[in-house]
Amino acid sequence: MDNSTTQAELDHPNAIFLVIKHFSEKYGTALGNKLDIFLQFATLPDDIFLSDEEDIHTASLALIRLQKLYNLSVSDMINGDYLGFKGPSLTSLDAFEIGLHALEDKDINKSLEWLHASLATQSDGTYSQWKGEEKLDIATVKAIMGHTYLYFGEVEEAESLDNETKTLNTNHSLVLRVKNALRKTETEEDGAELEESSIYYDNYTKLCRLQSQLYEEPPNDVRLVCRYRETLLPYYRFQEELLSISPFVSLIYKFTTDAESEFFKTAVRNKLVRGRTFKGKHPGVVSKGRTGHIAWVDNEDSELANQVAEKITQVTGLKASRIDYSAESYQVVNYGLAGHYYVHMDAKQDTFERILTFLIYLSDVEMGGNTIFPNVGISVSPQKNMALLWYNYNPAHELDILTEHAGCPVLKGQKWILTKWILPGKSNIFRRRCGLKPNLTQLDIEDKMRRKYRT
Ligand SMILES: O=C(O)CCC(=O)C(=O)O
Ligand SMILES: [Fe+2]
Repeated sequence: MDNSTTQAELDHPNAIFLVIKHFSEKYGTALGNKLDIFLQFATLPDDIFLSDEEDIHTASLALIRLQKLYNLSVSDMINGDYLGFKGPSLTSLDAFEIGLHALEDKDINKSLEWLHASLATQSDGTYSQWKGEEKLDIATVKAIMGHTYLYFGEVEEAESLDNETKTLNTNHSLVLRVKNALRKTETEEDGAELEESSIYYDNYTKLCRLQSQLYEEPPNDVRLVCRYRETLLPYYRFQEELLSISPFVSLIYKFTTDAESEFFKTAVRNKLVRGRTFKGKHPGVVSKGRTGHIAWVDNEDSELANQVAEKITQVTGLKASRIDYSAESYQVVNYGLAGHYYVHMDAKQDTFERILTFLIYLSDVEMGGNTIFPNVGISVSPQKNMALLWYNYNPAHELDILTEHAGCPVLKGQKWILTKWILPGKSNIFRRRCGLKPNLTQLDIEDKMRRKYRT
């Protein structure tokens, strides 16, 4: 890749895949700081961040995630056409490699699609050298496909490939690798992606594909309006879009300034590590269901960080500091190639912890990357400096399972978010009114509190 490559091209999923592939071939999967050195020479936009932990396996699976979610055809992807977002094309060897990684991930359908496409796009009957190992040829690719069909119980398909090649028993190292991968049993994983056959998957993909639309259907509740949200200070107010009454979900436009948003991205540049999901007492695991890179920032780290926490307090009436346990530190997340966070809840059933999620978008995302609430039919397209907030519990302190949400895979551009989780702490529990009547919503409580501010 030379310096004349345009920024748009470097932003493209294929370009990112090719950079990662290039570096994992040269330096193995532990890239160390080699990628950083490369990036100093390449004219990458400031916002693009490639992690040194990203490897060819995750990059291959990332492309497949985009393929499934946005319903892309393999041939369009090979030609570098992602819903009209054009970039570098892939070779038949790249397609083979993606198919191989899909196979190791037990994604048999997608694997066969890529392996077939690989065969269809190679022209002269030979593949180039396979990473210094044995030579890769058409017969080996067909043998791999044959074993895959056999695993799948498609004996006829396997036999027809074998009749063509008589190579099903080849000892090529890649065939052995595939046989091994197919033999391995699945390990259970927290936050794993849903089965594509699941009834929830359709709803998920539909919401993720919505571009810059807030609702699946126009709201029929007259309370869902755009309004001014008053704060603890007189005349200090924000434009707020109410997206759902119960659970309470709303958007606040222009919540942060550019300087505030940029501060958080710069502050974490050398601190980002691969996000993990936690299950019970087990240590965090790197999960396919969550692929962002995260870092933490404290209010005390900078005047700007403190200022934003103050604003959160102004808007919510709740304290937002780690010192008095009224909030967690800020979490900054950068989603890389096809980065996403699969459907989950921020709070738990048996404890009363993250009362409110206050999420701030630190970047626009050109395509994909929506935050969606599958149970409520909300899909929010990220907009720099905009905040999205919701209460995870109802006023009776019961976990609201309708707050399940997800961050959709990013198709174009970089997605940065900043999250402040508000906790009961020592004082928030008393700041927030309970409301004496049953069936009150968080909106009712908010309105009660706001009336109090005015008096
Ligand atoms: O990235 C998003 O849009 C959602 C992130 C999220 O749900 C989380 O970090 O808990
Ligand atoms: Fe979340």
